[in-house]
Amino acid sequence: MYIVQIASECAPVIKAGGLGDVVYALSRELEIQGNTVEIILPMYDCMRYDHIWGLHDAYRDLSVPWYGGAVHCSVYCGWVHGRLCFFIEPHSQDNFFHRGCYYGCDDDNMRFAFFSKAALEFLHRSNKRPDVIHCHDWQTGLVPVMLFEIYKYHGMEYQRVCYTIHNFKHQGIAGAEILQATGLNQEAYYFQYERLRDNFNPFAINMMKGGIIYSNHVTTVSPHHAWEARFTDIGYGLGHTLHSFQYKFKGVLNGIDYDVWNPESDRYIPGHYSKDNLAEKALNKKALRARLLLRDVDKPLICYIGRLDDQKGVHLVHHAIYHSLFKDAQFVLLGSATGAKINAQFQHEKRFLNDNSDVHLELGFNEELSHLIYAGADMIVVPSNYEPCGLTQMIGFRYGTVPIVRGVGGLINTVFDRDYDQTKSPEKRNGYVFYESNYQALESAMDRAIGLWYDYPEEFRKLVVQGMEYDYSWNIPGAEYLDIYDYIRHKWSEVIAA
Ligand SMILES: Nc1ncnc2c1ncn2[C@@H]1O[C@H](COP(=O)(O)OP(=O)(O)O[C@H]2O[C@H](CO)[C@@H](O)[C@H](O)[C@H]2O)[C@@H](O)[C@H]1O
Repeated sequence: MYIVQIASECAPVIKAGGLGDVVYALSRELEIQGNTVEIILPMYDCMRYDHIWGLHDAYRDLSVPWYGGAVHCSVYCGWVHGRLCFFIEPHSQDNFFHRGCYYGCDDDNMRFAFFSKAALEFLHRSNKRPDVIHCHDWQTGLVPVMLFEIYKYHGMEYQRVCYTIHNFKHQGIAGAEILQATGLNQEAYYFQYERLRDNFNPFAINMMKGGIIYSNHVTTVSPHHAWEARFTDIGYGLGHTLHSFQYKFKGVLNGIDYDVWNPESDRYIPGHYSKDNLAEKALNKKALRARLLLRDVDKPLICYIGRLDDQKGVHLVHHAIYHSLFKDAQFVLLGSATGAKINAQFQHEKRFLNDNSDVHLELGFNEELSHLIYAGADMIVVPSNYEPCGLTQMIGFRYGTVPIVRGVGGLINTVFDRDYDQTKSPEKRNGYVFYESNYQALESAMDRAIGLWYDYPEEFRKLVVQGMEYDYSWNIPGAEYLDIYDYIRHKWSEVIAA
């Protein structure tokens, strides 16, 4: 099968969070399972060019219709750790992707509406006719809309779309100008409730809603989150839409790339180990402490790795730092704040804790350091308010780092409490789970984990191994996506918005 992924991130060349991991790793798995995959991305000025091999011109004069005129683009092509990627660079005064950041600009809606249009125009002009286009999150929600409403009439009537939602919070809610810019026009038509009109703001269109309605199949990134999105406020207003289209919506649990995240061969860690021989994990703990100037003492080391965003339960992340110190554990945080307020709060905390040799806060994005932390820590906390899937607990399992998580979204599908889980036998349990979003709940889970580490080290080691025995690779989810692609190619020929 020939699959094209259209996305705003692909690790490690463009990675702000988990979306980048998924786009890369799913593509790799689909190729391993015998398919051809290409990835279309924006050409950001700040992406990691050192991860692209053989970058060259692929299509010089791509003219993308825009606001009744056209924007001239160049398309480059190169390999990102074996994946064939196309990068679209527009040449216009808007400088859409020359902003020194991936997201966070006032005109993000316009930037990614343009990218979606340019990606389709590129497929159309270069005569690429994938069997399936797989697009991701609000940034590419207009891809199926434009495919069905415009490009279908230009020789792209056989392409099918799978649309994956990684985060319902950001939906691309925009004004009518997006319709004019992209050439969709016809305000009265698109502002119908059955089409793009936002479910709560009658004067806005919602790109994610468009993605849901016009795609042949919609997924989110874990079965439990699929349920939450439909039946709780975690759908951020799209619950009714998902409910109406439930026959084409499901949750597919993400995996992680077992090649990138492999403690037996990871080039960013000094000690290589496996579940059968854990000895060298201690070397990584030592190296991590040395690198971050922490005391080398007999204490458990707890970490947090992730975006610092309301989604991630920052008040609990903050509390976890102080509770670890109180319980005689060390703490390492690696986080990039998505807002100025949270950034200022953690900068303050970092200064306050600067002289404490049991804690280190690293604010910013650092892929290499993240590997050493996963390998060196004993436990990882994931106290999210909501978590569509969560990759950090899965990477934790892979590196023998026991997760302490809040029981929401994909965390429920992957972490099974050592003491209380009713669904798994004791030898299949792998971490600690708490449910309420308050300090007491977090503390009770952390206390159980830290207590086991101190009082029953052999039991703790068993728990580590039980986590490492789980298979959270892309093997199974990759096959599940192939089933979906197969289904929409062969058994499904109409888009519902027809
Ligand atoms: N400061 C930093 N330095 C280095 N590396 C960092 C980092 N901050 C985060 N990372 C890395 O980025 C990834 C984050 O994974 P998450 O599951 O937390 O994704 P995120 O919430 O961004 O995305 C959304 O999409 C993913 C994928 O579908 C879902 O799992 C998730 O629930 C959903 O919120 C991990 O690989 C982590 O190691």
